[in-house]
Amino acid sequence: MFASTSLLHQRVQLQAARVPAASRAHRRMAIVARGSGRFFIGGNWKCNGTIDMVTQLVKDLNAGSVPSTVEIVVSPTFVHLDMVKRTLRAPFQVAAQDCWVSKGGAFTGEVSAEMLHDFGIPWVILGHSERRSLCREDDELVGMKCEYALSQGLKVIACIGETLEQRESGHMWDVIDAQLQAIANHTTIGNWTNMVIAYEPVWAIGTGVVATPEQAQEVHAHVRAWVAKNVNPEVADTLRILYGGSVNDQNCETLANLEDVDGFLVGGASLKGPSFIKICNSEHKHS
Ligand SMILES: O=C[C@H](O)COP(=O)(O)O
Repeated sequence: MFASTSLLHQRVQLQAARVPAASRAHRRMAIVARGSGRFFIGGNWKCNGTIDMVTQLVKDLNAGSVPSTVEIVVSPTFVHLDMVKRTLRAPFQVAAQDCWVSKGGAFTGEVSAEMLHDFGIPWVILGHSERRSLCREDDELVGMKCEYALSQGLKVIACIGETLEQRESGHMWDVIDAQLQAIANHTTIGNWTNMVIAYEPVWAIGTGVVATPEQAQEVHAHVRAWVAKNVNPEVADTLRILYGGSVNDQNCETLANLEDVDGFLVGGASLKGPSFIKICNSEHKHS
């Protein structure tokens, strides 16, 4: 089900109007020209999985048919990461769900970016709202993590998003802008091609309440306009902005068709092979 429609935020419209946006088709051609998939699907398995369950999930994914134009990255727990990397076929890639903020050393329980790189793990999710809220990761720490992971050759899925309280109290844009600013402060212009931004409204994560197409498009357009204004217009044109929050095989096609939605970060539905494969095919139907 979709959440109730909100009014479009005037500031977003004004900002978006000021920045000449490339059309979706043009943007996607530019993304493909630089060698990336034009649409991006992430599967965040969170703290789930037994050996048997992960083995079956990998089997289901390997049996699925996915378009070559879509970049697909699944993110198992650290203990399952190497097993999944070794058994999952191309084009599926893998991501870690987090990493340490600097070079490894005396940091009990942590896994460093250089270790992930050494294991051939190409991607890492950083700043997920569960880490922000449960592990008290603030904007600055997330920015620093992005900087270090990128410096070690990892590609980053950087997560942003507001809570329901922040949205309803009118602080949503300040929250999102601060999250983006912290990431931008720690990222060189050249490194933005190694990063995707995942917009995940906290109130939509794991709740079954997905953002309406209007809500998702509104924030995605805002993020692109913010990056165009505060980072670089070319970076904004080819930045892949993912939506996350209760995406499933029923609502994915509507969301995939939105102008500024360049993919998804999927939680619960990524644990079901056939559903996830359907989501991987959601954009293809519109091309
Ligand atoms: O990283 C994924 C998001 O937290 C979304 O999770 P969900 O699809 O279970 O709502």
